[in-house]
Amino acid sequence: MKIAPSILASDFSRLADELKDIEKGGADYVHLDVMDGRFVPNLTFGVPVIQSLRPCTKLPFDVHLMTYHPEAYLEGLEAAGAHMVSFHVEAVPHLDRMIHNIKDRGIKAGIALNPGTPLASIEQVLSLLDFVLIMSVNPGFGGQKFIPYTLDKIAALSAMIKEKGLSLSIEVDGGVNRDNAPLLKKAGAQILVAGSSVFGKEDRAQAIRDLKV
Ligand SMILES: O=C(CO)[C@@H](O)[C@H](O)COP(=O)(O)O
Ligand SMILES: [Fe+2]
Repeated sequence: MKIAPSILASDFSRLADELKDIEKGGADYVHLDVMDGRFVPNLTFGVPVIQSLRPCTKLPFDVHLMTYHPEAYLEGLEAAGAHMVSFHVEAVPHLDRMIHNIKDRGIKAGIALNPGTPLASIEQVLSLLDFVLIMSVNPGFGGQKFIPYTLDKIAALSAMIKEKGLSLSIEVDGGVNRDNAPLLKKAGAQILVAGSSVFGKEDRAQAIRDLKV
């Protein structure tokens, strides 16, 4: 299991130190939640902050775009050395074009799905994707409660991927903790995003170990 701590739950006044702490603690990626205050009812940070964080850690950047017009961020994210970028299927009418736009820049492409959005919305483009991000809370805020029915969705996606003979990864985001991590693994998740369950703990290394089921 790979762990991607979300800096949304970190101390924004000490971002460089927070990144060093999770790198030392065994994180696999840094999850960066970009919110535009329109697609979701919250506003976080954009490309300039992500670019300024790049020299602070060796960890690969996993950028989750909760925005309309996510294509507008790609040039800056490419310059910031983003490793993987996900955008929301609910925000983009041209999935095929957007996936190629990401991959042509040498960035791994993922689509994020809100809890209520069916898997059928991405079935046609599944073979083009490097990963799918299943939201297990409604996007916009950290610290929310995990929505249990998303476990079935993860299992169904995992079966769909196998049936099609594909090898993309399943990432899960929202309310992930040490209690549901084993269930998420069993359902087929390979990357767990964790905000409060890592940054909310004093000992980040232990928190990351607890999630590495
Ligand atoms: O994308 C989002 C929220 O919209 C997440 O990445 C959160 O930042 C996860 O935080 P926790 O639910 O783990 O506290
Ligand atoms: Fe996220």
